[in-house]
Amino acid sequence: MVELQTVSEVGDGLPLSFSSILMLVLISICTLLIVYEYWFRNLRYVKLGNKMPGPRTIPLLGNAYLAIGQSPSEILQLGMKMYYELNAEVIRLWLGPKLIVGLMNAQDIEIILGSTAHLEKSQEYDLFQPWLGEGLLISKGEKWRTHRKMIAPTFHSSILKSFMPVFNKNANTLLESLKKEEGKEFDVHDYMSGTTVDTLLETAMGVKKSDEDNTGFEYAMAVMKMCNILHLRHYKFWLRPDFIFKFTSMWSEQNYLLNVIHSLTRQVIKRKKENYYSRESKGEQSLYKKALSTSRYNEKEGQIDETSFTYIKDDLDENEENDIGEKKRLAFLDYMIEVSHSKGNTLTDDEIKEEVDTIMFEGHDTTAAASSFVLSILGVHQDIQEKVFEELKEIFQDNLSRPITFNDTVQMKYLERVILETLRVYPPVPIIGRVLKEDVTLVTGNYTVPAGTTIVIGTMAIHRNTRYYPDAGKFDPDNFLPERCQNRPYYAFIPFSAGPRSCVGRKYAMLKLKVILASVLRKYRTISLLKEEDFKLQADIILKREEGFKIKIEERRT
Ligand code: HEM
Repeated sequence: MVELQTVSEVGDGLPLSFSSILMLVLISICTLLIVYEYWFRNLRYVKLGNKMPGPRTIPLLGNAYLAIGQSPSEILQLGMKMYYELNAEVIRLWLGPKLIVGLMNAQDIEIILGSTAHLEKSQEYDLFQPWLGEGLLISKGEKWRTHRKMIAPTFHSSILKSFMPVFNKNANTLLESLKKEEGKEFDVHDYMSGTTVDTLLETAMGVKKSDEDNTGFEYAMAVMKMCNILHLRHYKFWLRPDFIFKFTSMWSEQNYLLNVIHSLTRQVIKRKKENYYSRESKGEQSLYKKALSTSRYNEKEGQIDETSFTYIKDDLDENEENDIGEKKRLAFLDYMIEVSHSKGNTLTDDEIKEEVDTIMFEGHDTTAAASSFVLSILGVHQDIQEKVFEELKEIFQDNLSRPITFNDTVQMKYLERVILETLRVYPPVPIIGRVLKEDVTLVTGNYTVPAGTTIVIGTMAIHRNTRYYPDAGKFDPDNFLPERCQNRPYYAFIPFSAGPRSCVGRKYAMLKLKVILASVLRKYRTISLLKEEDFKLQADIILKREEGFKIKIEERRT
């Protein structure tokens, strides 16, 4: 009779049972794992990484097990808990064999963000590729450098000032649509998103929107859902490889959302190009040449003091590339299209689309979150909201509904401090990632972080570091009084990142935030039914409140 269990014979001809083979395989695997673990732990990269404090690791997975079964808000809580428990300004994590180092000290952050040697984004940004292509946020090397030089000046103060009428118009449209929510509890983020997209379209993109057009809201919702998918893939790391992701339902959802998003950007570029060709066929002077001969800003109140535009020390002003003098005064998309048609230029249609997608994303979701956080937090701190209102009354006197001028925004000093404090406690971009191309020695612990490491800069963690903000948990706009700012390292406040790869749109964002918030707050009082400690934060690509930005609004009777 044939013995079923016998599948092989070795050496002296002794038969091996199936269980023996299984045992042999298991022993071989264990031996291999032990050898691998021994080899891995003795790599220079790993030895250097393990010198830094961090949570307990397990073989193969490292700390990746911490993410299993966690929701986005739990991930954020876990990260902050780890930060407080380890009480360290440098924390290392192992995602399998991948070393991730989190920095919470301003001097260490300056070493990374302040240098031109560490400009490359971490691998996590690659997931944006199907959406943003190689736009400014994720591009590398020479492409990033030339595009940054081209794009940064299109957000110069002189151009931003010309956007004031559009900011005002869209703020009024927002007030109109908020009327139906008076007295009810509602999610203000929906409104902020739609308005922000529409404003971007009419300013940076320079396209007119018809009244019945609902593209802003539809686009904003698609972006929000796309961010949820990308974020899920960030921390559910097993979904990162495309060959696995393609087998999930999220793959078809992503394709649908990308179609909504890209349809809008394609439509915007098409309309701009038609405009360009129509001007050309009529023999009109190019916008670029026109801009050289005229000043775009023509506010009644006369000369503007350029220096008053700087709300805080700002490295955009220090970058030579932004110092465009009186030249090149064109808004973003006008300039990109003019450049693509000028002689010797190699800006392709695809490249324009990537940059439009990037500006539309970076420019809307961040600003919508920031304004929603301000309105929520002021709903909690009524005393601070009253001070904002007092300042607005002083500026607008007996006409609280007149259009806001650029000079008015310069006088909104207290509102500005409220916005900055909100960006400190609730930074819309909670994490910035870079990959090291060379070893770096940190100030903290004199640790050497090896090349290849992913650096994670937790803006929220540095903004809540008691070394820089002694009462870090307290919402206090006076943290941004000039004397307090002077006593703090520049890199301790980085909502817009900092250094050569910082946000190109920060001045746009601050100006737009002031106009939109002043418009809402001079008309309405906002009320939050939740206390600040009950806000559940959700670590997304952009920081959000898990329960939505729920507030009530009441019209002010003055
Ligand atoms: C409150 C509003 C905003 C916040 C908090 C913010 C924050 C940031 C941060 C932290 C970065 C660096 C991201 C990283 O390295 O991962 C960044 C980059 C960028 N932001 Fe903003 N941003 C805001 C508004 C805007 C606006 C309004 C625009 C354009 C209209 C814009 C355009 C960009 C672009 C193009 C980049 C990539 C720059 C580069 O890599 O060279 N942002 N932003």
